[in-house]
Amino acid sequence: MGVLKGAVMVMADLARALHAPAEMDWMAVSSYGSGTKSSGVVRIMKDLDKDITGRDVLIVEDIVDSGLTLSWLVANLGSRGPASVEVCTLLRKPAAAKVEVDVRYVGFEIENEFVIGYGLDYAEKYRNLPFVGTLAPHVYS
Ligand SMILES: O=P(O)(O)OC[C@H]1O[C@H](OP(=O)(O)OP(=O)(O)O)[C@H](O)[C@@H]1O
Ligand code: HPA
Repeated sequence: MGVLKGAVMVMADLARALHAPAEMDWMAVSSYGSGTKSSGVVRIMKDLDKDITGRDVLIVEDIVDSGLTLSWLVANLGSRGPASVEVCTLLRKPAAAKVEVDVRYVGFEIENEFVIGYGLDYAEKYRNLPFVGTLAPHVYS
């Protein structure tokens, strides 16, 4: 299951490398709006189309930052009666964690900086960059 929009690239890469039988579904949740800090309030913009009762669910995320989105999501999906819920993420910021969440598969652990590109946005910009980078600070002199 992918969490739009940031996870689109990760999901596409994963799908190409995955040879076990799997079904994919998409859920869009948002807690960042146009800023660089989680509001802490997670909104479902699009729910799953499929019933996950009795299914083994793998949540595919682009980034785990404060962990607030994921901890909410794991609880939300867990309440729907799946056989299991595991998480995989391309990026994780251990120093930014506000809540601890079990993440089974982590691509890269990164510094506590706001990153963009490869599906990740700042105010909906930069998702199309073919790499992950940091926002350059403005320098006033
Ligand atoms: O660990 P957290 O601090 O909760 O942050 C992680 C979440 O933030 C991003 O989503 P965002 O709300 O920016 O929505 P987006 O996918 O539309 O970019 C990202 O895709 C994760 O779902
Ligand atoms: O560092 C980040 N970049 C983009 N989106 C995000 N959502 C949580 N953390 C980030």
